[in-house]
Amino acid sequence: MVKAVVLGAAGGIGQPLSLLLKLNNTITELALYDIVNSPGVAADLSHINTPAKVTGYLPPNDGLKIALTNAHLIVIPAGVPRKPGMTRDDLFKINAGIVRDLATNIAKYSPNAYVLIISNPVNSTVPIVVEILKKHGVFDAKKVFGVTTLDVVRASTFTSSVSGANPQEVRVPVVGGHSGVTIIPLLSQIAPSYNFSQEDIEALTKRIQFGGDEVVKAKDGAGSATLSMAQAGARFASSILNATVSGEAGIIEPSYVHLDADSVGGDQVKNTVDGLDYFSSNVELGKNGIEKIHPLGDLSEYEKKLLEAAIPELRANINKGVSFVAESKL
Ligand SMILES: NC(=O)c1ccc[n+]([C@@H]2O[C@H](COP(=O)([O-])OP(=O)(O)OC[C@H]3O[C@@H](n4cnc5c(N)ncnc54)[C@H](O)[C@@H]3O)[C@@H](O)[C@H]2O)c1
Ligand SMILES: O=C(O)C[C@H](O)C(=O)O
Repeated sequence: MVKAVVLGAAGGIGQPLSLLLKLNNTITELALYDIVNSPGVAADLSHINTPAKVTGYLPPNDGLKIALTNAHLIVIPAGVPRKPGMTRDDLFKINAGIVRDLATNIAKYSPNAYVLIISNPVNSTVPIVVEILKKHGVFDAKKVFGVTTLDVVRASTFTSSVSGANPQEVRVPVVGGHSGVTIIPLLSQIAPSYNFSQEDIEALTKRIQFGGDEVVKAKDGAGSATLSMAQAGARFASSILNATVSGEAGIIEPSYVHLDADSVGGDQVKNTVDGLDYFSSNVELGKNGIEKIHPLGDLSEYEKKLLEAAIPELRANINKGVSFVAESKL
């Protein structure tokens, strides 16, 4: 049995993400949880003729507990999205508590699951989940992931519009965090390799760092990226399933993870990022989750400056998440 759970399944991301997960034949059970409308979404998706049995849950009658029990993989897009003029950090006030409470239930009812966090601000919500799992004594650094795949997807698309490459074949490591200047595209490491002019590098970097704002502005108050995020989230979930269920070796995806897993190479990245406990880097997946956190590799002078600018903001975002849990009455 391979059970996948979506927390926040009735939302702008949750619905298309649940659809894409329903189309993933590795999943045999898909549990959809939200505080509203999840039974309707589940009934709708359940008519699709793929293997996953779909169930929907609301808070009453132990809905969250039942949804989470025996989960292999949990994806969390629960929480409010940005409106024009807001930063992701502005979402902390509401989303931190939502993510903390969901993580508490994960610790109780599905402590062995792979947890994929989409809810913003990712730079802080991932530390919140980790701190909660630690408090319950069930934290496994190989199993908790901040989903930054949308930055990687955008990097492939935006660079291809300049290079003329096929965007589906382009890979750009995007490291750091998931907000503005903490998003660091390593264009010097693009594959297949391409020599962008410095002017193009600066314009592309800015566009990748602030790609989310383009969508927030275009949606004009109706939220942020949902469809591209659903695709990115389903791609990352599928990579986790291919590695942990199907046993495929050598899958590498950037993800925002805890770096203290010395056994998986986190220390090497930690040393290059001034001791931060969390950072997104190329993560190699294996049958138990993170197999190895790859070092950042050679950075150009420009990328070194981007890294320098990202570190203080990331540190503040991480500390905010950690303090929030420390100060929460649990
Ligand atoms: N990581 C990324 O790259 C990325 C990309 C896009 C959006 N996001 C973030 O994802 C989050 C969701 O965005 P959206 O557009 O789907 O928002 P949305 O408002 O459309 O959907 C959020 C859903 O969460 C549900 N929800 C709220 N509290 C809940 C709780 N306690 N338990 C379960 N469900 C709960 C709501 O009912 C709603 O259905 C936002 O925080 C947004 O910033 C992250
Ligand atoms: O921009 C946002 O607030 C949503 C998301 O983080 C994104 O990058 O699209």
